[in-house]
Amino acid sequence: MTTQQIVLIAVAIVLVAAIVTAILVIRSRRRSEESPSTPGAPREVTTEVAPTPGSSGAGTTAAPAIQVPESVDSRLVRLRGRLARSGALGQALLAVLGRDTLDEEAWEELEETLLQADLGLAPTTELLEELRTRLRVEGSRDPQRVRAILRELLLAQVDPTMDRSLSLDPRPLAGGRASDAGEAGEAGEAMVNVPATVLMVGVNGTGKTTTVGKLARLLRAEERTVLLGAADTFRAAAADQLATWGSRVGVEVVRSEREGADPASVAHEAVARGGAEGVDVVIIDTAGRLQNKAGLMDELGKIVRVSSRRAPLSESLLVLDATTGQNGLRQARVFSEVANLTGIVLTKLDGSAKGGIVVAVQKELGIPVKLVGLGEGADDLAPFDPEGFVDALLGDKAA
Ligand SMILES: Nc1nc2c(ncn2[C@@H]2O[C@H](COP(=O)(O)OP(=O)(O)OP(=O)(O)O)[C@@H](O)[C@H]2O)c(=O)[nH]1
Repeated sequence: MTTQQIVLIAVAIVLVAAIVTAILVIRSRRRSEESPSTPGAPREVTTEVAPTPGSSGAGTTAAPAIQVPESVDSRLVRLRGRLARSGALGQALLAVLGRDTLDEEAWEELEETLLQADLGLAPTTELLEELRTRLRVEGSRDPQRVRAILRELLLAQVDPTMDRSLSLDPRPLAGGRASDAGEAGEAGEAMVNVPATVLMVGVNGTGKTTTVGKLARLLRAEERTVLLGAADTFRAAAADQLATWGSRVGVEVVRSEREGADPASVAHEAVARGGAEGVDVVIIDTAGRLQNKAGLMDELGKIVRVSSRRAPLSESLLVLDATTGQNGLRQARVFSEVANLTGIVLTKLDGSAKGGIVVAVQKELGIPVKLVGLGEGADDLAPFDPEGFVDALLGDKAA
């Protein structure tokens, strides 16, 4: 055997040994990976996502449970109690009217009480004139009778004849067919409907986003399908806030990933997607804006135009904070010029002694209060009920 052959055999032996060793190492590694960990022994790999509060299983972020919103009837009964502070108005009026003599000083006191409750000067004067006449004609100061007259006059001011229903039926596409508006379908197909579209407008902090969330719940309680549009693109938190509201009742939100994006394009996208998905109602939240900022009001005008391109808006609701009093009226006037308002949502009426603003704002704009916010709770929004409201103003025990 030559030296060369001996070297070759040695190299071959080393190679075979190396290959066998490698195979043994790999096998033993695989076995140790495949073997289940001993019960009770610490695991090498922990779950990547920590369970979030409220989630059910370890390692997964559970979707929030879908809640069942409170029915309209039930919330009306529950929320009447929230108007209790408004009852101070009725009690103050009835206390003066219960005096033996009603001199000029007494009538001035009545006037002041009504003005302090934000009823407004013209409605106050009108109501007191009628009250004087009625008391003189009837010639009776029986407390039950006086209360009944006052109730009648206050109710007339609140105006129970106004249509306060929300217009939420699907709208026919303006002058065209599905294909005209880029909807799914071919030319010549039957007309399609556009979802009812509700726009929420108002100055900063009045409760627009909260009201959009509460309204979505109210509509879900009536088993309507809803899509939300986060056209408040200045504040990313507003879209997150909406997403939270929506997720609780299984409602999706159309939003822009870019802060400061064009809110009109978000509104357009929401209406288009609502149409394509066949939802019943699209609700669009807008950023709070001051009525004296021309640029922002122009931007609102564009949102209105874009949202009503396929069909006029079903509802354009001004969200007013009941506690801001007469100042709210000035805002209301300008918004009504830009946004073709169809109704008012009066928020924060819970605990407010300024219930007269309902009358003042309706007279100012000639449009009805349709919804009232009576607390920060998810179901603390109710359709406005004039009779229940006046009973609450008078401190009616049943209210
Ligand atoms: N007490 C009470 N608080 C309310 C009511 N509605 C809204 N709020 C509160 O008002 C505050 C402002 O509400 P938002 O919904 O953020 O107001 P917004 O109008 O969307 O605010 P911007 O987007 O900044 O203009 C929040 O703390 C709400 O909980 C209500 O009816 N009663």
